[in-house]
Amino acid sequence: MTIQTETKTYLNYINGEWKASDTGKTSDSFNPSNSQEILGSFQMSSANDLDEAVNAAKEAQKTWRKLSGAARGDFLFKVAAVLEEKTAYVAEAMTKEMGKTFAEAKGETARGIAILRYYAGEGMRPVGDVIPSSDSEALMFTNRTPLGVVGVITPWNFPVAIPIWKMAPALIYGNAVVLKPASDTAVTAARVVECFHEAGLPAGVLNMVTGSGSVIGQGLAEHPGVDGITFTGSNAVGKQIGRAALDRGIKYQLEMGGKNPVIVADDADLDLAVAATISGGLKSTGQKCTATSRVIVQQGVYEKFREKLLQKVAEITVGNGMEEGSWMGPVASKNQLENVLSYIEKGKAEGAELVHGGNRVTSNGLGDGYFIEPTVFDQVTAEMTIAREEIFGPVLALMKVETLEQAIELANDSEYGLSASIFTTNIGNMLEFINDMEAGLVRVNAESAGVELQAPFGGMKQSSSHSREQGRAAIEFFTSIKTIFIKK
Ligand SMILES: NC(=O)C1=CN([C@@H]2O[C@H](COP(=O)(O)OP(=O)(O)OC[C@H]3O[C@@H](n4cnc5c(N)ncnc54)[C@H](OP(=O)(O)O)[C@@H]3O)[C@@H](O)[C@H]2O)C=CC1
Ligand SMILES: O=C(O)CCC(=O)C(=O)O
Repeated sequence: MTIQTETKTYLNYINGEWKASDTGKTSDSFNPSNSQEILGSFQMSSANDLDEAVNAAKEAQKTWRKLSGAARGDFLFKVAAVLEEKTAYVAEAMTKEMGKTFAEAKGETARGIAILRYYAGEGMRPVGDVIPSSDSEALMFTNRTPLGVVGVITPWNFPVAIPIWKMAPALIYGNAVVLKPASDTAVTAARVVECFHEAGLPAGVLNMVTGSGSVIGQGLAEHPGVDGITFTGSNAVGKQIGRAALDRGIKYQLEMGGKNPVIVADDADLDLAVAATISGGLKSTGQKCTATSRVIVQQGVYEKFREKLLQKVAEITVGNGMEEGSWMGPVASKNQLENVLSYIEKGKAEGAELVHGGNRVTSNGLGDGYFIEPTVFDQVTAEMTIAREEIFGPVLALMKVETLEQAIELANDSEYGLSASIFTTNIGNMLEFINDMEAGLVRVNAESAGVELQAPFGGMKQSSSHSREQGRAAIEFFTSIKTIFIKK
């Protein structure tokens, strides 16, 4: 029996108003902890709805860009205050739509608030350089100009932090935004946008249109009124968006997958390495682009590390993220469930040794949810599918090496290069890893996930389009440099 805990139908947000789509069609948002439970429904929009949003953004941007950075920052401070008040309301939607535990969802919401405040402050920080001109009577300097209308396409795995870390810099630098959130977390996105509305953001500066990726997402990338597009999600879709943006000659930014390694050296603090492998690999049920996936361990500590890891993994409690005792929630959707289970089957078929988990969890009333046991494979080799493809689920692959050089070579043997960690107490090992690791984030004695909002974030190789998000790096994408020369 389907339980409707809330019957609210969430609307698009266009030109400062909540509007139903002209299609008249909606889709339901289901709880992955109990697929019989519907959290709400959202608009399945059309190209007309998108046109309306882009036109509103275009018009609003003309005035928005003329405000001072401080004035735009004031709006972001207000949004942060509203989101802070609504933390439980937003975090509850997140847990009920994509499954991460309520504690993690509240943590992510707090991160969203901190990001808003960081970029609010950015409105007051210096911009540009004065460059000596070869003409002694001239003044030459650079300034930054916004792109115009920015399309923001976001995934379901960080449904608050990712939209905010794209929208907040877009807005502070004077752009208007059209957001297309992931369908799996459209209700959470609507609750975030409510905060911008309540904070009194001028009409049209931020718009949200929900609906299918192929209609609204692709439509946004191809829309003649959109001047830049920022995306986080799968590689396949990212590449399509990149191609559409390139065809139109607009700026694009893609953050995509990872196959992130952790190296455990012979001299590592094993308890620390075990705790970080579990946190980095299994928090959020492994559904982070920065999640630890390959665990590369030097042979001298392999057995000991494996034993300690398995002991701790066995203590993990799987359950509904709204319940206190749950350490790990479900995966986000039926698609995710099927995908992760199929990778587990491939791991077994290709000869990896399943040493923990590997099954769907249906006991203790979890049968209607998409729960999977935390899973550990041993004897994983470089050519196996589970060592090469992004699984995006609670699966760790243990790989044994003799030397640190072999460990780094294996860690680099991936088409991805997002995040990588090493656990070692030897400064030489640390430096070798920092120098030779092909990843946008290299972390020493710390888990592979958990980026800091004030630092650049992005990957090498197939993990990104080689730009960086967050911190001051965001200005590079969301603005263009203008070089100004003034002669008296
Ligand atoms: N790097 C990361 O952080 C993430 C990686 N992934 C990886 O991708 C896999 C699939 O996840 P999934 O949610 O399907 O990721 P997608 O890349 O399909 O979705 C990400 C966003 O793109 C939209 N989208 C989908 N198709 C198109 C399209 N043709 N044109 C433009 N936008 C589109 C989606 O909308 P809609 O939701 O309506 O389909 C969503 O808003 C995961 O298993 C994981 O491996 C997924 C999410 C985040
Ligand atoms: O590790 C993090 O905090 C961020 C992860 C992320 O950006 C992602 O999964 O898309």
